[in-house]
Amino acid sequence: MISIENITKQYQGVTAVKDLTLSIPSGCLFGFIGPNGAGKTTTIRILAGILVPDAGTVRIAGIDLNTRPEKAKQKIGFIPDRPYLYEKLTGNEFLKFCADIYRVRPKDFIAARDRYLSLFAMQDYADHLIESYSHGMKQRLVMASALIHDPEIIIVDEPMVGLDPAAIRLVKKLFRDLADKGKTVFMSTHTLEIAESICDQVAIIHKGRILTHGTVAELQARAGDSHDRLEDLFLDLTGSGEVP
Ligand SMILES: Nc1ncnc2c1ncn2[C@@H]1O[C@H](COP(=O)(O)OP(=O)(O)OP(=O)(O)O)[C@@H](O)[C@H]1O
Repeated sequence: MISIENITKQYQGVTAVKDLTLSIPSGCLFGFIGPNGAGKTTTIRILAGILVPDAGTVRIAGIDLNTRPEKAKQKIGFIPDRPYLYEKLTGNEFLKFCADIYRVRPKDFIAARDRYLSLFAMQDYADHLIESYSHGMKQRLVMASALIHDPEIIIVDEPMVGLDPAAIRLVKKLFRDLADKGKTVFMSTHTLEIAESICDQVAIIHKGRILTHGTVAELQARAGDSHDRLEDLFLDLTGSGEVP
């Protein structure tokens, strides 16, 4: 479970996130959507413990991220939009490095590594240097590394960017399966069709504030007959569909 209470973040006078409150239960695949500059990455970086909010509290599985950051981060698997990889390591070495940070036991590491290398069809490349990987392979390695310690909470920023259709299908199924196993998945996305097809709950953020939050069906019902697709509702609420 993720509990966000009244978080606010400013950058040099620009308010990126304003008094944001959300509660995401265990077993929920949560879609966080909003136009460019809405505050999605800022929120995600706060949830991952990379940015400290100016005000407000984040609890990860009941643990205060501010007062007990190490304990809270142990429960998080973070997949950033622009990951940093050590290109001179092999895929295997990078996974081991990440597992060691989280103090994963050797037996558990081998089982998780083999599971994710197989799931992401990377066995043949595991001993190659990361610098030789394609963009999609790097993305898949980052996902494997974020899941290697079997986190309770998965925080993902724009996971589908740059993936081919087969990989997108795989990742959609992976996140759905993780939520079905009781994990909490917090995912930002620009792809409304993905939010619509796999998310249990969706929130739309605009100018740092939550405009609406609920299941896709609830949002559509609230918005009335003309909004039979999430895209219509999104464009209407954020004003992005207006033709100047
Ligand atoms: N490091 C920073 N310094 C100054 N302003 C920033 C910084 N990071 C973000 N901002 C500003 O904060 C606001 C929210 O940005 P953020 O990156 O959180 O939005 P986003 O919803 O993730 O956008 P996108 O979909 O374009 O990635 C924007 O106005 C952005 O210009």
